Amino acid sequence: MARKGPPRRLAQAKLPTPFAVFDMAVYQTEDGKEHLAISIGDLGGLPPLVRIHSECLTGDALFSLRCDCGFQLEHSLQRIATEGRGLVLYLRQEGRGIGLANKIRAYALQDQGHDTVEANETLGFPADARDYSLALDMLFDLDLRRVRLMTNNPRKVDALQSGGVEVVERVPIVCGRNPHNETYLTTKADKLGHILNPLPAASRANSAAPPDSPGSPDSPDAGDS
Ligand SMILES: Nc1nc2c(ncn2[C@@H]2O[C@H](COP(=O)(O)OP(=O)(O)OP(=O)(O)O)[C@@H](O)[C@H]2O)c(=O)[nH]1
Ligand SMILES: [Zn+2]
Repeated sequence: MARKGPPRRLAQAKLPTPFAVFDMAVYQTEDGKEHLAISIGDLGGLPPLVRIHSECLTGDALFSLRCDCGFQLEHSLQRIATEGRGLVLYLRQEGRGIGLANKIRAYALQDQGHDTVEANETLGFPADARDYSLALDMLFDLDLRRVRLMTNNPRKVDALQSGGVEVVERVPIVCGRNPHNETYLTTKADKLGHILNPLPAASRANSAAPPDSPGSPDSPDAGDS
């Protein structure tokens, strides 16, 4: 992705939601894209809950059941509201970084039988074209160096840890499974390494995480569904 320089914080205001009143701040990158930091409470002190959410117009705004994005976004805001403290970074990396039109092209290929990874590759893209350096820049801007990351994706954990933000806990966010996204979720687990079936804490120590995942920051509590 062509992104130079750190993002600039442009504007901030309150964001009232059904769950709580959040603070939102807009960051702009040099490519002109606008990203959001949505937070509540004082983020200093103990590591807060953080969700790094990649834009999914169809799931986040249009109730699509093809994926789990909208459910995860709602769950994150709800859980952060319940804790009274935390942050959602809403990154404009639509379609795992390939953009909306290409994601819809990938959906069309999936309707013909390709899985989500094959569809990206058939279009000439990597399976996942996202770049988390932007998330790191935003976390640094917010003075956050230690977080409890809400994700099922070990690559996100790796990206933060190798960029200098410690993930003290990976909090599973397993929700929204339905007949329309069953195959998609299975592919994410099989080919992209997502951890979608948290085991009971006692038996999880050496299992669910794929070989390249850090494993240790897993949350002791299982994800909900
Ligand atoms: N290219 C492509 N992008 C997709 C597809 N389905 C969802 N997305 C995008 O995938 C991104 C979300 O990524 P996911 O793999 O669902 O989840 P994640 O962010 O890696 O991991 P979690 O933190 O566990 O949610 C969003 O940008 C969606 O627009 C698809 O079939 N093809
Ligand atoms: Zn989605």
